[in-house]
Amino acid sequence: MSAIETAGLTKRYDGTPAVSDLDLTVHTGEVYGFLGPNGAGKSTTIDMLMDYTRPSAGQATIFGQDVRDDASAIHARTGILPDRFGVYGSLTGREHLDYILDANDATGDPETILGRVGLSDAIDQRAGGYSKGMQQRLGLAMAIAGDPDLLILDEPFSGLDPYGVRLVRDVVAAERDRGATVFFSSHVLDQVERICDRVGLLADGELVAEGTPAELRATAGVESRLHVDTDVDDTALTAVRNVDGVTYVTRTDAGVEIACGAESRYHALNTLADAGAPIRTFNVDTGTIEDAFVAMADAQREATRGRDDA
Ligand SMILES: Nc1ncnc2c1ncn2[C@@H]1O[C@H](COP(=O)(O)OP(=O)(O)OP(=O)(O)O)[C@@H](O)[C@H]1O
Repeated sequence: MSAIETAGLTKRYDGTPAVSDLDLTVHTGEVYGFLGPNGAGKSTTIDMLMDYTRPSAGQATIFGQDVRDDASAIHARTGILPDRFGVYGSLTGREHLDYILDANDATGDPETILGRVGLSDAIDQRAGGYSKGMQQRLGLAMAIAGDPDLLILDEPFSGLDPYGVRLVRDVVAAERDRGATVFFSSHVLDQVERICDRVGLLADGELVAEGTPAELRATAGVESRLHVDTDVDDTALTAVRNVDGVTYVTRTDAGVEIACGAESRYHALNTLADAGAPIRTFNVDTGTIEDAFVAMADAQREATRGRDDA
């Protein structure tokens, strides 16, 4: 059974679509990154999944249960870090954990849970005095309290320094290893690439691509660059330019840079060697998911503009 399934999920505000006809499947046990630029509709989707707002059309299920009809049963299995998470300023970190464990009728040790998000030293301080990053980490601690089956995290990396980012990443990995499903929204692409099994890219309320980070790079036509430490003459340069799948070749200080897909890489290297270029070392610079993200979001904006103009 899927952890999350949506069919035609749509939300319109005053007739303007915030989320359009969203068909999404998140498999049980995976880490799914829900990406999109500002205003793409990520929080609106999460709000519909959590029944904080009602869809204009379509439906969604979590672990097979309808998000509207079975909201409380779903909430009992789900840890949520909401958008704009706010602390109770007068309560300590420990008291936040006591509260959430009690509210969810769950068991857990506040000290252990807060230790996982790096808040051991601040456990008995009032959360109103926490920095923004500490408050965010407290929100994450509340989400994981009680070992929920599903974590829904809205922008878990926002406001975090590199130390906080690392902690969140480690927590997400540990939760997945425990068997939880993790669904999180983000535009911190570097993190997404590192921890997601699959990624969905939302732009203007529409899911424009879905797949593993590698698949997304390929779909967007993001090429890898092959940097070869060698000596090339014009013959070798011409030979490698003629290799199928090679789109661009240029000389560099160390030798040559070649743009091509993964499937052409070894053919390009062999061609250089056959043309007498000594291959001393080489490295591959794969296009980032950020490149894919920007390319697809731009394409979607163009498509939306085209529809609006028509
Ligand atoms: N309550 C509301 N009333 C009217 N419009 C809304 C409301 N909530 C969201 N929207 C609009 O819906 C669209 C999607 O917003 P949403 O907050 O879901 O995007 P997001 O992807 O989460 O963005 P961000 O990354 O900036 O948080 C935006 O155009 C936003 O202005």
